[in-house]
Amino acid sequence: MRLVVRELACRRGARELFRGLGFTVEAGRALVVTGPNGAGKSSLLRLLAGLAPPVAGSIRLEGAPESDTFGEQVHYLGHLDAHKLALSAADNLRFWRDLLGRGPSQGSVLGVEAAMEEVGLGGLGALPVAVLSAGQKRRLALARLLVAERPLWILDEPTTALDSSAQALFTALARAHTAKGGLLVAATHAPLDLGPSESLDIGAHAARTARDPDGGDPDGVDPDAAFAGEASS
Ligand SMILES: Nc1ncnc2c1ncn2[C@@H]1O[C@H](COP(=O)(O)OP(=O)(O)OP(=O)(O)O)[C@@H](O)[C@H]1O
Repeated sequence: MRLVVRELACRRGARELFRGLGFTVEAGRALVVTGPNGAGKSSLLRLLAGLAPPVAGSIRLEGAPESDTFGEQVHYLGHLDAHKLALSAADNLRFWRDLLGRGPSQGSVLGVEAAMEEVGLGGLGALPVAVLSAGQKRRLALARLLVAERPLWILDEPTTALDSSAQALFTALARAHTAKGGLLVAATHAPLDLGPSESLDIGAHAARTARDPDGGDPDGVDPDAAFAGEASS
């Protein structure tokens, strides 16, 4: 399976954020999206998650089962955790499991209690989410990734509000996901060591295409030229 993005363009309001954006994320690898505030990282992730249509270009998940829609292949965690504050932590997770899961036959998913233990929230399941700390809410959002199996994780600043142990936990979860053939795209301002990965500086890409009004990256042929570099481990 691989995520293939070609000639993607995005406009928010009157402003074009980027165009001519192309990259590929192979199974077992991560793409780390960086760039200054307002560069368009969240906007790109929303396009990849199918939450907004691109102005131009294509987004394909090659090799995915034809029986599943694109949306059924994706876990998306945005800036906001989208918890129901009045419900308990465990009930929130049950909601997401029921919404995102595809039945009891899923291979490596955890149950609600086990997922909460995994993210360090063991014993807090009965608490309303409203009383959880910011970091605990983020941990609960990460637990969503564990209760339903989806090959493509799209994560917007996943380590926001996480302490150092939770950041390490996130890194381990992300690496385990790619190690078993999953794909991951994460926007971040913090360094993330996600194992086999590429990086994309979306601000630099926009600057290049602004200098070259005919569009595309400087060499004009390599759709993967948006990658700012590669760090494998
Ligand atoms: N609904 C909207 N209408 C108009 N402009 C928008 C809308 N949503 C976002 N924008 C603008 O699009 C630009 C890109 O926003 P985006 O959230 O994608 O940036 P970002 O790179 O994720 O930034 P940050 O690092 O601050 O999270 C910003 O200038 C923002 O103000």
